[in-house]
Amino acid sequence: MIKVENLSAGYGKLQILFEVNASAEKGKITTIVGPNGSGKSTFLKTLFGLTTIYSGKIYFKDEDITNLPPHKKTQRGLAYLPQTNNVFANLTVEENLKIAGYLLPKDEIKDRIDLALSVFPELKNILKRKAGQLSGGQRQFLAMATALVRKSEVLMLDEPTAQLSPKLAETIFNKILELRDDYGLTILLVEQNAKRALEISDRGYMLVSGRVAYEGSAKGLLESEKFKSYFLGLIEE
Ligand SMILES: Nc1ncnc2c1ncn2[C@@H]1O[C@H](COP(=O)(O)OP(=O)(O)OP(=O)(O)O)[C@@H](O)[C@H]1O
Repeated sequence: MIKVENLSAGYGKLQILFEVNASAEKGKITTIVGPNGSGKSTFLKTLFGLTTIYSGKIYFKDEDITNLPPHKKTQRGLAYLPQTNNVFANLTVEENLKIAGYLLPKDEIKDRIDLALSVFPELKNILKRKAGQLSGGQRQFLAMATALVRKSEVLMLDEPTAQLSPKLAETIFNKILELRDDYGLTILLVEQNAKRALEISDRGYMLVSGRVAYEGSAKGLLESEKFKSYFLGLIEE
């Protein structure tokens, strides 16, 4: 679904990613773990077109999308959900959902919103509330719901459980599983909560200093010496 070849990218002249090769299969959860500052968020931003790409290619469904701007990637079905600013704070929950559907035929928007609300029933009672007033968990639900309304095929989630209680984090992980299993979404996940994220994932990558240090099944990564060292804080950037 997404394939990255020899990707080198960064911010202006500051190179962060070095010759990264990676892929995300359709309908699977691919998780990227690694120490702070290793380039995980930069990787997602690069896929979405928010960094400087020096060399390498990004393919989506076998098409070269390396140089497409973010709005074109959105139109093609990629959704990037950053940790913050992932919804329009000044608009209500309902308005956020409607705007997400603006490219769809009118009669389809309502169906998509109904579907999104069936996956995120937590939003039903707060449709008139401004998104800026939502709790962290509610905002995350809304961001994921807008991707569902938009019919995104790929969800790139940057630390969706950051600053949430363990119970809410678990709810988010279950929603991610539901989006994969019931809606066939392809998920790319960056998580601090590495162990739990890999437990629900199909494939895993470890980035260290902007390079792929491990690639394999999520289970394989969980059981690897590299992961154990990382988990114990032995691998630093
Ligand atoms: N907008 C930016 N401009 C310049 N440098 C940046 C920018 N954003 C991030 N960086 C730098 O890029 C490097 C990688 O950051 P990134 O956020 O991708 O790492 P990460 O693995 O996601 O880390 P964390 O787990 O702490 O979120 C860091 O050294 C960071 O300071």
